[in-house]
Amino acid sequence: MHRIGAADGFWSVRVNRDVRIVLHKEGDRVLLAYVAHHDEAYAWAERKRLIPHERTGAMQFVEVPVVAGEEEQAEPLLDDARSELAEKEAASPPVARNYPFAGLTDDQMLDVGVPRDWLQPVRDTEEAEVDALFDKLPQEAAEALLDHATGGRIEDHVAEQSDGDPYAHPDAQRRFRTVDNLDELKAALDQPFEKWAVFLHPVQRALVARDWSGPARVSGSAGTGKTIVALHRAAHLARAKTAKVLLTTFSKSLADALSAKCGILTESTPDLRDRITVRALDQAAYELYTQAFGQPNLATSGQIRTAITDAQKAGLGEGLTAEFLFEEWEELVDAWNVIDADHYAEVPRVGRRIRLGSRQREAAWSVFDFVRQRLASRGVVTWAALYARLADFLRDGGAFPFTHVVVDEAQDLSVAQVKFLAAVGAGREDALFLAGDIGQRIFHLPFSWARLGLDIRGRSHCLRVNYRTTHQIRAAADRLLPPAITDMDGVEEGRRGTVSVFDGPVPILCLADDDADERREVARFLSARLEDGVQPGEIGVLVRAQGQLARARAAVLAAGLDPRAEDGVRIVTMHDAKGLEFRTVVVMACDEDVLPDPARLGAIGDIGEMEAAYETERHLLYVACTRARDHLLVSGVTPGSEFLEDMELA
Ligand SMILES: Nc1ncnc2c1ncn2[C@@H]1O[C@H](COP(=O)(O)OP(=O)(O)OP(=O)(O)O)[C@@H](O)[C@H]1O
Repeated sequence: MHRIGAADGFWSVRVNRDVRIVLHKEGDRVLLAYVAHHDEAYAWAERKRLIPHERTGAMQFVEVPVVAGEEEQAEPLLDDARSELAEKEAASPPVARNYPFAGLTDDQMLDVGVPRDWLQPVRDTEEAEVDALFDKLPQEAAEALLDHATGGRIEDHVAEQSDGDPYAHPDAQRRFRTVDNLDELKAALDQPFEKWAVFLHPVQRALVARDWSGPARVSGSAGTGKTIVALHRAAHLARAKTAKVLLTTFSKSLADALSAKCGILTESTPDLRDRITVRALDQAAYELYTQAFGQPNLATSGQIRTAITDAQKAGLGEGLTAEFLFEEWEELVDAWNVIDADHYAEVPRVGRRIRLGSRQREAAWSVFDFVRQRLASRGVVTWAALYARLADFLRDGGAFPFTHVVVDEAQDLSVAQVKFLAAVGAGREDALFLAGDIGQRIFHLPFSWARLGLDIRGRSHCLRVNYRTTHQIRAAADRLLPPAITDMDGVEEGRRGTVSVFDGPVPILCLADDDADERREVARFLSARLEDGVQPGEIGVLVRAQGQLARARAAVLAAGLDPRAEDGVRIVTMHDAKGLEFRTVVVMACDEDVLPDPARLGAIGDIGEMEAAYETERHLLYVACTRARDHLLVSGVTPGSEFLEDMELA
């Protein structure tokens, strides 16, 4: 161990010829502060101090700012050169400079954790230098300043002030973990890297640990850590010995991914893991139904379509298309469990703005009645009917095997699922916690949760720090959506003010002359990323639908990779990309006649519904682009999807 020159309290520990660990020692407290190659480790420590912030009380590494003139001393300019430069500067026309923080007071900055030494350097920072500034400041201060610079309110970021243990402050907990004894240290070192990789943001931590007075929802745009919060929430709830937590989401593949992450999070606490059940919601409901009523015989959509055509053949539903009737059944009649003609006349037609006249309604209802009778005579139930029966069962006091339910990707829950969850949460304050982003709703038309009895109003919180995606990719993807989206219950999810924690290259748009040209361009892009050191398994190529998968495979092949390799490039549809993340993403085949999907829009005869479908297609592109961490290429054949223009890509 060597004391590091002028740096107060820092020591260097030699690992091998090249690598050094930087420790900070103070009394009997030892802090493992940094690991790097020799010179970099020394340079890091020489400019750092470890001190609690004077106002917030959070322990911080504070970089010593470069004082004016210091840089010049390092590379002194000759007097002649200096005066020449001064002359040139005087001759050139003045450039309007923008100092985004010039108007901030000391108090405003101290409140959000800006170290005192940095108050003036922050004010003196020009807009173009802002990114470099953030690398030097503690994260809480950088986030607050960035929000201010992009139109947000710095007051929204005022940090907790505490004079207790500076390492216990929520902002300090983003970067430090206190270990009290050797056993704990050993246990921590045995943890996989992924577990170390997540230190919760204070806002995330507060959401995880809070006692709620009813169903609660955490929202936030893609990559803001909603899944992480859901996972930690499940683990937090499972600490109680009597808890039985259902951690769930809408699809089997997402549930499998959650299960793997939950395994990592609870690896050292197997008793917590035992108290958490991870299941797709359909599967959990199926099991519950089987227990309560015996195994259900589920109707397929083929059976429904056949019943509709048979009804039409029997002369019912005059003037209405089979496609309209099927969608009406799926989105409305079955979803809302409409059982008679009166109920049908009253049910809210959100997203389906075709106003049916009374004769048309009667004609439609005769078909649905036919379908219902057919299903009943065959002893089959639809998913919606299964959920509805379970909801009634719970409302009537039926036993539910879980004390808490945590739902991820809640924006894609169906009407029937929400109704069921409302019954789960009814009368039990802390039973339901949901995570989701309505900007990523891709499977259903919007509807009101409150109307179904699931009321999260006043208990909805939005995360605003993006950990997945670079500023550049996030900003481009955000342009696809409005700055705020309000759900059907009037709860607004603001997307403005979200900040990314790192930078990267601007995303690229490639509009090719034809398929072959696109393939070549995508292959070239992929080859360049591979040369940069990106592994094939870190790349995702995403397309709108099954029909474009072949184009994606061909491009991957052209880049010299095996499109079918198990641990190779993932080639999936945008729908299947939900919940995934990759270092490099290519969103391919964004052609004019692919996105929005003309087959989907063609089946719609009504303006209102068309708008909702357009919105969903937009969401798909947003979901696809926000799977990228570092690099994004969006490609298609010219003129390209109409949505691409909104992204304003180069
Ligand atoms: N506090 C944090 N510190 C560091 N990394 C974090 C933190 N919270 C989340 N992450 C990381 O950010 C990435 C995105 O997190 P997560 O998948 O939970 O976001 P999400 O909001 O659910 O995204 P999406 O809406 O796209 O599904 C993950 O790699 C996760 O590990």
